[in-house]
Amino acid sequence: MLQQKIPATVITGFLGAGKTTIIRNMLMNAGGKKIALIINEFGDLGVDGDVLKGCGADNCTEDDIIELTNGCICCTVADDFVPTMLKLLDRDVKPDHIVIETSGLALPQPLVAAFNWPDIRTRVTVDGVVTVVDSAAVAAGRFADDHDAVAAQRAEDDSLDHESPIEELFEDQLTCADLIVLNKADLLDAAGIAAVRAEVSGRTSRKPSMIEAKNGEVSSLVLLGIGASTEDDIANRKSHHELEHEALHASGEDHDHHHDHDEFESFVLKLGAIKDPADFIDSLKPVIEKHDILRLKGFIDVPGKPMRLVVQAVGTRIDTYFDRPWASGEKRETRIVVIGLHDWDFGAVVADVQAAAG
Ligand SMILES: Nc1nc2c(ncn2[C@@H]2O[C@H](COP(=O)(O)OP(=O)(O)OP(=O)(O)O)[C@@H](O)[C@H]2O)c(=O)[nH]1
Repeated sequence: MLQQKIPATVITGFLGAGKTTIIRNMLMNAGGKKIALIINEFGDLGVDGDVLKGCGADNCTEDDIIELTNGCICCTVADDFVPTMLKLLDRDVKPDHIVIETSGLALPQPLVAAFNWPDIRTRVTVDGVVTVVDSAAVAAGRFADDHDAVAAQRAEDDSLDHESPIEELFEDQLTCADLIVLNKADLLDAAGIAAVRAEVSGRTSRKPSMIEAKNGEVSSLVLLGIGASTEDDIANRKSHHELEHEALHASGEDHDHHHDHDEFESFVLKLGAIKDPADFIDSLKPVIEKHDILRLKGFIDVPGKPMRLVVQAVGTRIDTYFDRPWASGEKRETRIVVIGLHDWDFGAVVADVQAAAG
């Protein structure tokens, strides 16, 4: 009898778009489906996995959450993703559905292409690629604000055929989508959302369905069960890098530009206890602005509080909430991961974040 393929949903989208939030909501409303999660993060702090383990869904236990932290999943497909997937498929109790959260800097294309590997193709299919968009960031020009600077750079240097790395990645993630979720709709009015919808449509030649969401609330009926078999269509969803590679190949030119994440950098900072988190957050905002920090997240040790405080910054929008008590035997410490563009002044960023912590 032919084995039924297990559906896998790929959740992608730029840093801080709301991927983990959508998955957390989905786990609470998955209608009894047993879900296995593969989580990939840029920056080796494992915040997303920890947040999802903390949500305690019966249909997705700690055992069902697998973290891939050896860099972006698109670059470690052969070494990391494929073996992990095969191990998951060999388990005695198979999941009903697999959900993969890519890092915010990952290209989904190489990941989807891996579903055509012989050992995987016969056992799993990509149910759909869901690209989550931070609508407020789009409205604020986050993915277009380098236009003038890049045009000026290009005018000076003919060899520059790249858009800004953020813009290029944003478009690559949209190009791969079966469903685009315009998340954080709560932060915009109707006209703002309409403008975001138009901008996002204009950035992909494909026309996937697009829905709006607030606080990552998307019905699991919509999220799981798209039935796209995306791996069969991956040749029509090429990234900028793949298209460039093909163009250079066709013109007979050498091609030594590898896809990598050299444009982005992250570091983990361990800080002491923070007595006044509100003051820390206030002091952090100008630091984020000054250094154009793209994402900052982690856990804060607040003296006298039995719970740990989660901090989540996407640009200068910063959320904090207590998620769970510090476990007995767990070392109480403040640990945060900071992600930015590689040309930042690393020493100054570290010093300024430390100074904000007091
Ligand atoms: N206002 C608002 N905030 C949201 C929404 N969805 C997510 N957030 C917040 O945005 C921040 C980032 O959300 P995450 O779900 O961690 O984003 P992510 O895409 O998983 O982030 P990375 O994995 O770091 O790329 C958190 O502080 C969330 O609470 C939304 O719809 N509205």
